Amino acid sequence: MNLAKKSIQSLVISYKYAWNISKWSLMAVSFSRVILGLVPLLSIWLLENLLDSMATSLSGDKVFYVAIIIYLVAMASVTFFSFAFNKITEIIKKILQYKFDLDVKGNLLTGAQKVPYMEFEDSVFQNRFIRALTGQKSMLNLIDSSTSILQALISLMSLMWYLVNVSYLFGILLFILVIPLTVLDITYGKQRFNLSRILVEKGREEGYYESLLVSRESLKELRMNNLEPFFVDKWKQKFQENHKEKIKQEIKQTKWLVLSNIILWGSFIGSGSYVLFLTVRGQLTIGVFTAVIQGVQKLQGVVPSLTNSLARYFEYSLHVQDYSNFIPAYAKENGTKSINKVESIEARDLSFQYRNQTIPTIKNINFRITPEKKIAIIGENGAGKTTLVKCLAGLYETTDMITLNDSLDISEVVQNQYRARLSVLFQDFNKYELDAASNIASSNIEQLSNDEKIEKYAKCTGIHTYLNTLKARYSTTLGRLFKGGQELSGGQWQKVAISRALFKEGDFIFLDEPTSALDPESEFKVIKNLLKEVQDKGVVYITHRLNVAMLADEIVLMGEGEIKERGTHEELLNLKGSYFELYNMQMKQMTISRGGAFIG
Ligand SMILES: Nc1ncnc2c1ncn2[C@@H]1O[C@H](COP(=O)(O)OP(=O)(O)OP(=O)(O)O)[C@@H](O)[C@H]1O
Repeated sequence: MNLAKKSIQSLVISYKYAWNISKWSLMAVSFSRVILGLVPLLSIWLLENLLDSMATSLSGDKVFYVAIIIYLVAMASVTFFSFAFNKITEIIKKILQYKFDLDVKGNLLTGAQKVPYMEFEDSVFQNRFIRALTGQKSMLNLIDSSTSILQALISLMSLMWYLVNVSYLFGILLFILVIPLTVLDITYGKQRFNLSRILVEKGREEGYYESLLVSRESLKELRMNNLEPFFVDKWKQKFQENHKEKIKQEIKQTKWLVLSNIILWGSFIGSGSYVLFLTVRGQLTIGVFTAVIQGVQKLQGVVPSLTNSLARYFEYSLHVQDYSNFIPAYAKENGTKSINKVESIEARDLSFQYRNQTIPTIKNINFRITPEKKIAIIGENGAGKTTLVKCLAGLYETTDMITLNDSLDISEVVQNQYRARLSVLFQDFNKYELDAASNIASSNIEQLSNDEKIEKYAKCTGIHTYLNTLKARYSTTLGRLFKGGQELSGGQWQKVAISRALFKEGDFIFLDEPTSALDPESEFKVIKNLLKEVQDKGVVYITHRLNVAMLADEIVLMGEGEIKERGTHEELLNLKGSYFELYNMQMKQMTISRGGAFIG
């Protein structure tokens, strides 16, 4: 599709949006632009009449006081009203901008909920997302540039009408001015757009280094390893790369702008000499002479403003395309089949490969979970345990490989409903800088004020005892970001997160290394309590500690993306395979570290 067609499409999208958001603001901006477009003609016409009245008064016996005063007042009024119109337009634009940001950005963020989670792990998607967020601003900019074009066109046409009435040669002048400037500005507009696309990625890298240097989570490790200078250098390098490109382009653009201004300068000298010649020959009055000089001067401002607005118009229309294509390109249709209770989840020959990987991360997984069944997944780092849980939780695309309730394919069901029936705790769970009660209840916000239930699950993980000692108990803000916040230890945060997963009371519970930060005794107690508490639910938990895995009905040992061994603790020991070796190794370590005691 060519640029002009694309730009019209973008313009229609933007105007429709603006019309729905605030039609009065849109009409007010357009109206004031039309009025402002007529100001240059009105000014030079008033000037011509003022000077001619003066000249007639000076050369004759009668002084036209009334006419002179009217023209003077009218000129001052034009200046005042154009100032007022400009200011009012600016305010209306600010109001529109606020409404746009709220509505359009809100729609983008809401639309992003339809984008599969998998896309958010992709850097190409991340770049496009950021570009779409800036594209959202471009909608109003596009409207602004289109109304500026309207204003400049009205000024240009009306001034030209006046000048061509004086001499048709001014028509040729216009042609010489407008064509090269328009081509130059549009070319640079396109280049600016392309550069902005490239800079988004570099900007993200720059932002990443900056965030490492300012976030308290990352700073402590940086400081301990004296890494701050290293990352400051990396940030500087990206910052410079980013800004050098921008400056290079500015310089290139300025060179052409200087050239175009030389053309403008030449045109002014040429037309000035020409009207002087006509005036000396008595063909023009002093009023017309001055008005023409003023008119050409105004034209010199109007032409670049028109060509610049045209270039911006095309540039913004490309950004709007980026924005408006973004959600449709990534959004996925939700399933339509209702699921109000999950009774079984079954993986059949489940394989999954990340986009940037060359081989599947998990393969040929056959796995069935039903309520009441407790499964522990163990295995070396990178074996694919987390990936398996994410697939079962519906975060990755696994059409035809996972069946729910023995009859529904996972892709067919309404995703929100499925997710609502699962309680999931990830390794990198969120630590909300909210009060303790909200931290626990945020898995089911409808029950945010169910204090009894909050306390029940806090007791289950043992965090209740600690929260009870705090001054404001469950109302204490956790974390250190806000004033009065109470920071927790890693293990305490984990207990809060487990309480949150339990609070949801989903049909199935997935826990990815839920107790990795707890001391062995607490870990054993928490998992034992948890399994007792959720006897009627299906539970899958990932762990590296075998005494905790042993609490499950079935232990699944994963390696290289596959299930290597599975069964009860005794069955696996009898196999005398990898589990047997792992068990003996951990037993030996525990015996040494705990003087022979084994918790369990
Ligand atoms: N988002 C991702 N994109 C690409 N590859 C990924 C992604 N997440 C994980 N992987 C890769 O998939 C493999 C399995 O990772 P996974 O997190 O499932 O392992 P795990 O068994 O849970 O490991 P651990 O015990 O260390 O948590 C790893 O090689 C990892 O690099």
